[in-house]
Amino acid sequence: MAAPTDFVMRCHPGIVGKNPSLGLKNQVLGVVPLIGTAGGVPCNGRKLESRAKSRVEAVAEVGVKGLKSYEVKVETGMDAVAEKELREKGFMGMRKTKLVCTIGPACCSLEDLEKLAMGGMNVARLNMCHNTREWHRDVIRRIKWLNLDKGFCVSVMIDTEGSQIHVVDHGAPFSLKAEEGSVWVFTAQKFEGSRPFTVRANYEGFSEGIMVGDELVIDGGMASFEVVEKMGSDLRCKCTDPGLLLPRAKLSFWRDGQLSYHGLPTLSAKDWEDIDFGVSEGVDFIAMSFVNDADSVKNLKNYLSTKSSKSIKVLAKIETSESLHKLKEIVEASDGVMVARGDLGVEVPLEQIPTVQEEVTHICRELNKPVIIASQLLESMIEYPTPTRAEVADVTEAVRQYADAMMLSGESAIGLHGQKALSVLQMVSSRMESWSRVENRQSFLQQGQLGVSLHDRISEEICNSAVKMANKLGVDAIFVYTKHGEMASLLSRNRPNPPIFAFTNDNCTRMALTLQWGVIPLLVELSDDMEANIARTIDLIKMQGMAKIGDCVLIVSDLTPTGATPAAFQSLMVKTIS
Ligand SMILES: Nc1ncnc2c1ncn2[C@@H]1O[C@H](COP(=O)(O)OP(=O)(O)O)[C@@H](O)[C@H]1O
Ligand SMILES: C=C(OP(=O)(O)O)C(=O)O
Ligand SMILES: [K+]
Ligand SMILES: [Mg+2]
Repeated sequence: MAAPTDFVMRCHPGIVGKNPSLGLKNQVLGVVPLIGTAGGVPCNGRKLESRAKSRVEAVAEVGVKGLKSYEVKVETGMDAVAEKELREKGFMGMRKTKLVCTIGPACCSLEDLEKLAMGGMNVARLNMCHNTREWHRDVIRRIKWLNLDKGFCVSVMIDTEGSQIHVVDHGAPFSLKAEEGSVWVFTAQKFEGSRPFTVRANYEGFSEGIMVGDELVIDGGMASFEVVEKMGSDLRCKCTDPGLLLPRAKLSFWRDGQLSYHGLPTLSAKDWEDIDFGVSEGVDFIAMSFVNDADSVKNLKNYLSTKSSKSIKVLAKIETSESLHKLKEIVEASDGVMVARGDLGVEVPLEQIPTVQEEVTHICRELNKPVIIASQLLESMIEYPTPTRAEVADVTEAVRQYADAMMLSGESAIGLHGQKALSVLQMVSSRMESWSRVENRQSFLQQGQLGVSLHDRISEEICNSAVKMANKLGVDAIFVYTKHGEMASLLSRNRPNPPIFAFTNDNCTRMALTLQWGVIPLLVELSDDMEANIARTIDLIKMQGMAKIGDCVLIVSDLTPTGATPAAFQSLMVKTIS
């Protein structure tokens, strides 16, 4: 992994390897900040934590005090939170729907991040629209540190700002009321002090092509104006539908029921800098805002491969009306999708959002790409300690649709009850998932074939059959051994009743699988000897008291011994733990 300059010490494998508590072979997990003094790292007795502590001491021993970060090597099995859940609830009680939390000022301390991780956060999202890169860097490093120190498996996603016309200054720190008939000037020019009824937009060309009589809609309907005069590039607008102007309110222009296209690029110069920042900090996902077509996604993916960061997954955010005409090709081009209902509601009528959500979720499942449902799931909890009944129904619906993940935005970033909001997602998803199983509402999608090559088609058929078998036999868990996560995701696509334990020796695969429905990724050493892999991993689970004699697991593998032909080594078997 590319490491930030200046502060990095690469821990020599020889030095780490000499420590007796470090296990067989160590995996590079990444660069994490050194917090506090080396000896003072808390350790609550978990094996992994004591290992991490030994590592920190090993680093200290070679005299790197004062450095802010170092590279750590560790082999880990299951993450601490999945392990706890398995102990408490058993295989079938494990939550399948993944949870994403937006990190903001209300939850960015080490303590708060730890609480979110303990509460089930699978992915931490950093919205690059807000705050400084230094702030984001600190948060990323805290998360990586917690993963190492506490044995969590929380992935990091950055979310690009993208180009969109929005308010940068309307003369007040909070919201302003626009009264019916009041006249406002919208401008892109900077001005000193405050001018009443004047709103500054972020983009100089915001009024290009706009004509007198066009409608200006604020935040998808918070307030509306009619353009009454063009004064150079400024617009004089009369409020026709009174409402609120928030500090970063989004502006959209309409004529004859059609949105006027502003032609801004999907990725701005700032976005490219943020992407480079994400690459250098070793993030796991980049969520791309305002994707309009597949080419922009392909472009970013190509860029990442030139930077040797192919393992960073690119998620396309569906939030423009244009993208809705090209859904399949966008989904196909990306590694996953976010239904970004916030901005989507600015560009399409609100009543269309539920059907768009269902359609996108369905396409993603068909094409086997993870999908996140985002925005306003528990909006009222930004202020209130309980959700509305309608919000609970919305969350339930996302789980019923078998979305891979649900996301908190302001609820965690600035809300008063972020942890509680996360526990609401947790409880509602567990309840709906178990209801779906008990009622046997499991519907097998009429899935089209994905693979083209014989090898891929065999993998796909093995996974389809494996899930049918697992459900019919009522096995406790599915174990899959996988290098790139392909088989794990093909199993997940069938939404099986038991959890999928995905054993991989590639940390990037492990971090990418955090977003996939029902998959618990584990980082382990894997050899060419499949029997040995199975024996070792069953022992690992058994030794930690997480499985007992008589538990039944269905085993799937796509590991190919070095130098062998792939297709010959795909396998499926059922094993009772003895
Ligand atoms: N890193 C951050 N720093 C400060 N505030 C943030 C940060 N991330 C999110 N927020 C706040 O949380 C709110 C909700 O987050 P989000 O939905 O991601 O952004 P937006 O409202 O811009 O779409 C934002 O409007 C912003 O006020
Ligand atoms: C998730 C979204 O994007 P952002 O919060 O970046 O506007 C959205 O619009 O719903
Ligand atoms: K964003
Ligand atoms: Mg958005």
